[in-house]
Amino acid sequence: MSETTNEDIDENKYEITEENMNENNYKYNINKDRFDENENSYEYLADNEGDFSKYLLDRMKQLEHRNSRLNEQYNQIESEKRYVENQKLKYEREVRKLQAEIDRLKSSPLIIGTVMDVLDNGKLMVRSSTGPQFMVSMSKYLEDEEIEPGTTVALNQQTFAVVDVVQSTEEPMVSAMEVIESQQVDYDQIGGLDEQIKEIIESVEYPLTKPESFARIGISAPKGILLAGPPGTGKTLLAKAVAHRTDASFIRVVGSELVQKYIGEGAKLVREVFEMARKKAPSIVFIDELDAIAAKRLNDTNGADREVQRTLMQLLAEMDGFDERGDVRIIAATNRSDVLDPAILRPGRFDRVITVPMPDVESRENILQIHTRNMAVSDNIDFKKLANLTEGASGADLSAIAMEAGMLAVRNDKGSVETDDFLKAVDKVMNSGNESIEIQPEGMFG
Ligand SMILES: Nc1ncnc2c1ncn2[C@@H]1O[C@H](COP(=O)(O)OP(=O)(O)OP(=O)(O)O)[C@@H](O)[C@H]1O
Repeated sequence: MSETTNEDIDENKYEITEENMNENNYKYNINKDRFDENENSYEYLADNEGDFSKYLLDRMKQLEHRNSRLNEQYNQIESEKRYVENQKLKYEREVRKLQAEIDRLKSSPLIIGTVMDVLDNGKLMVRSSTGPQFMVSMSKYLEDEEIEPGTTVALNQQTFAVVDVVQSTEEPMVSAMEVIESQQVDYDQIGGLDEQIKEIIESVEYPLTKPESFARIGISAPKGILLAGPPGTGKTLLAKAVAHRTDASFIRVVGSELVQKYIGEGAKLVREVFEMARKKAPSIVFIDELDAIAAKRLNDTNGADREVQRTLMQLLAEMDGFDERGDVRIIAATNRSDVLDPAILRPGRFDRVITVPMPDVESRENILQIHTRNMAVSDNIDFKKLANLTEGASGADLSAIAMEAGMLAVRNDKGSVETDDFLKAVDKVMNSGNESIEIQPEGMFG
């Protein structure tokens, strides 16, 4: 602030010099013989007091004005300072974040593995996603309770020590099997499959919950249950619900993943799935897309077919060596029961086939009601008529319709889901992929 401001220039005119006093029209009387070098002014004489007080008042006003201007400037600079300090903190944070990101990118990748066993000496047996099994130690920053057979973990590339736990996801992206300790699905969340539920209770639930009854009567429960039916009809739901009822661990593997994603590993994975099932018993092994590993054998077998066959042989071997009265149950699902190798359906293997059909009109109504149970739905929705409009829809489609109708209501900020939301949702889901056919609400709903 070394520049001369207007204020400074103005201020000069108040210095008590002859020139200034003249210019400001003050009457003055000064002793021209007494010039004070320090004050840069002549001594003034007492008879000019009136004018001089006026001059002082002006001068005071001027200084007050200047003072308030300087105060304003001070406040402004203070707030600029605070802003700059904030900016500095923000950029420092940003730098730290980028530094951490650089460190992360520079660090070597971790290997994904699955814990096979927790040993008494505190070490772990893990199978890395690249194949081999290792006995390793784990980071002391991990809680013991987090680690158990089946947990997906991240391994250090050099030492293979367990450094992190990978949270399991609904669809297994990093592990071949999905292990869920306790299921939340119950039979009342399954619409229109009463007969199938009854069968599954008899063939899977009772052998797990009342094994003594089977022993007393001297019969053995079916070893494997095959749920056959079109996609999205509730096969997985049935398996999950029975796992919930029996408090069994639910171990899910997907046939196509066994042979496509883990090439060369299929047979070994099957062995490990059953190993895990025994360890976690009571448990239910659910093999989805069984047809991917158990289709009829073709004559000319290429490498991929041989891989599928090895996987299937291992599955059959596991089933054959299985105790029927044990507390591990196997449920498989397929959309293509017509292509299955008959060997898989022989007694002692998947010898009980439960057909899961597409829902009829009554079931569709039931399923829609189940999926809207926890939604705020307007009172006048006619589910029967909605069921009539959804001929050919699977349970998964009906669930999508309920979800879509809910989304529409949210999008339009409504208090509850109304008939027109359902109609639009039906239209969208039923015609997805086709040209949209407008469904007229008139006459459909009263
Ligand atoms: N009968 C049903 N009752 C209630 N909901 C159902 C029913 N069938 C399917 N659904 C809904 O559709 C979703 C998918 O169903 P599910 O995974 O059980 O089908 P799936 O028969 O196993 O299909 P896929 O053969 O494609 O694996 C379920 O999560 C559920 O929301």
